[in-house]
Amino acid sequence: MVIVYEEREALSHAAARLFADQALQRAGERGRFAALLSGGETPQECFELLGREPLRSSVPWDAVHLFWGDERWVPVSDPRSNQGMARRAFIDQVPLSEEQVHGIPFADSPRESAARYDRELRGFFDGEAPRFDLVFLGLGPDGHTASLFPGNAALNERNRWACEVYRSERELYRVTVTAELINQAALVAFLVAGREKAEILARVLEGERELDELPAQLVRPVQGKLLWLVDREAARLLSRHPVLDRSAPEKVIP
Ligand SMILES: O=C(O)[C@H](O)[C@@H](O)[C@H](O)[C@H](O)COP(=O)(O)O
Repeated sequence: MVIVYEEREALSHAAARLFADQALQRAGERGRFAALLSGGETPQECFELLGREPLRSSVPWDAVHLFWGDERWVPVSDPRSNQGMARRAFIDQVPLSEEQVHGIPFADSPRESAARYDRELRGFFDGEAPRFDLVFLGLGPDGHTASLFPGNAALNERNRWACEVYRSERELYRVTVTAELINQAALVAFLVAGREKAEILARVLEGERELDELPAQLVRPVQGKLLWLVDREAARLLSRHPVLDRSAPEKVIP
C-alpha cells in the first residue's frame, strides 16, 4: 500500500503517529514493542517528533525496545552513526533505559560487530522468529535499503540475521540485517521523500523485479504488512499510484 503525502512534514507526522500507535497496541497486547529503525536523513524529523509533545507522552516507553536495521561501522559518537542520530533526535529525550536500546556494536571488526548484533537479536527473540512489530526503512537512490546494496554479498546471506557489508575502499564498512529478517516483521514502513527519489521509487514499485539490482524489492513481509509512506515529490513519476489529491491530507492507495 502506497500513501502519498502532500508535504514531507505530513509524512514525518504520519510515521511518528504510526510508531506511537503500534507501540500502544503491542504494549497492550503483550507488554512489549520492538522496532527496527532506519538511518539516513529521511526519518530524522519523524524521530524528533517522538521526542517532543504531544507524541512523547503518548508512547508507552517502558515497553519499547529499539534496534537498527543497519549501521555504519563507526562509534556511536561519530556523526555518521545511525544510532547517534536517533539518540540526538529522540532517545535522549525519552525515558528509555540502556537495556531497551540495542545498538549495533562498534567492535574490533565489522564481522565481529555483526556477530555480536546477531547474538543480541537471537537473545532478544529467545529462540522465536525475529518478528519486529515495526520496521522503518529508507530507499537509497541506487535501490538499496538498510545496508543491502545492489550486487552485495549481504543479499545472499541465508544463515545470519546480521552481517558485515564491504563495498569498496572508499566506502565505510557497514553492518546490516538481512532481508529475511526484515520480512519476518508484522509491519514494514518505507519512508521516502524528495524529488531525487522519484525515479528509483517508480523503478522499485512499478518496474521489473530486479532483486539484485534493486534490493528494496526483496522486502516482502511473509505475513506482515508493507507500507510505503511517500511525499508528493517522490511520488511524481508513479503511474499506477495517482499523486495526492490536494484536498486530502493523505490518500491511501491499496
Ligand atoms: O544507513 C543508512 O544510510 C540507511 O539506513 C539507508 O538505508 C537509508 O535509509 C537510505 O540510504 C536512504 O537515506 P536518506 O533517507 O538519507 O535518503
